Amino acid sequence: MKSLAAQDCHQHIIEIENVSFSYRNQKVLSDVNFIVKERDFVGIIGSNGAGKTTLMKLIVGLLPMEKGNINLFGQPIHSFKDWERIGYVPQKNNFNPLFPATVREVVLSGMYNNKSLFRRVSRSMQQQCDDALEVMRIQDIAGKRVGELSGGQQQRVFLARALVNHPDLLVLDEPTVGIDAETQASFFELITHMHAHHHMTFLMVSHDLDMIEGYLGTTPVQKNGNINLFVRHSHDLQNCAENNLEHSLSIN
Ligand SMILES: Nc1ncnc2c1ncn2[C@@H]1O[C@H](COP(=O)(O)OP(=O)(O)OP(=O)(O)O)[C@@H](O)[C@H]1O
Repeated sequence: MKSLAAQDCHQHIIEIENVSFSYRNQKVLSDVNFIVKERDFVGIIGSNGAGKTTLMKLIVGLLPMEKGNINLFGQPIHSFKDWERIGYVPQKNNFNPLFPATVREVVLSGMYNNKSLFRRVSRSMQQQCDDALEVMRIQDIAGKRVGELSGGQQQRVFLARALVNHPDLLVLDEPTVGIDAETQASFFELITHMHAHHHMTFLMVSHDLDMIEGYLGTTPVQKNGNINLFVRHSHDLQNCAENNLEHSLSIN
């Protein structure tokens, strides 16, 4: 049986300590601090140019650390290797309508890493891809070119790509920008449903204060410069004792 420490439902998934970042001479982030715990849903709201995307890019390793520390799943980011544990949906992916990749190819590309890049796509990878397509209800358009899809369908494709490795942490950067209100609402419903029913942690930048406040409450738990953090804690869904019991039942 796993030790209780390993089953603690309040494990720190992301630790941001005194993180600062500048582009050339422009300081964008200044001493940002916060912690995201296992199964938390953290919403980030901030004014344009506050540095939200920059912060997400630092967390997913797309920008080099300049000052401060980021730990992911308890490991310093510079030595972190388990990137498949993190799914990332970047801010609005604008596809040229002639972009040749199909939905299936884009979703499968979420599984490529240094090891698998030059290997054939295995049957289990195909199965994982099929599962992600099904979860996002886009199996019917698997053969279509992504450039031909609507904004809402494209966002589903990118979410499927982020989910294909069954990540423990999903980082979403304004996933609903540029799509209509109805699709935005159903997308948000899907995300919150996943939060309630799957063992995943969410970090989401959004411009939609109503949706964030509706799920995460009206009071930001923390302010870092112009970046406001709203949180629904894991223990609102499940306490540690229940979680440990569930784990011990499932891994015995
Ligand atoms: N690659 C870059 N090179 C130089 N400056 C950049 C770069 N990316 C972003 N910036 C600048 O850094 C600041 C923060 O940008 P960032 O995209 O992180 O903000 P944001 O909070 O996500 O904004 P928005 O809500 O408009 O998406 C902005 O002033 C932006 O112009």
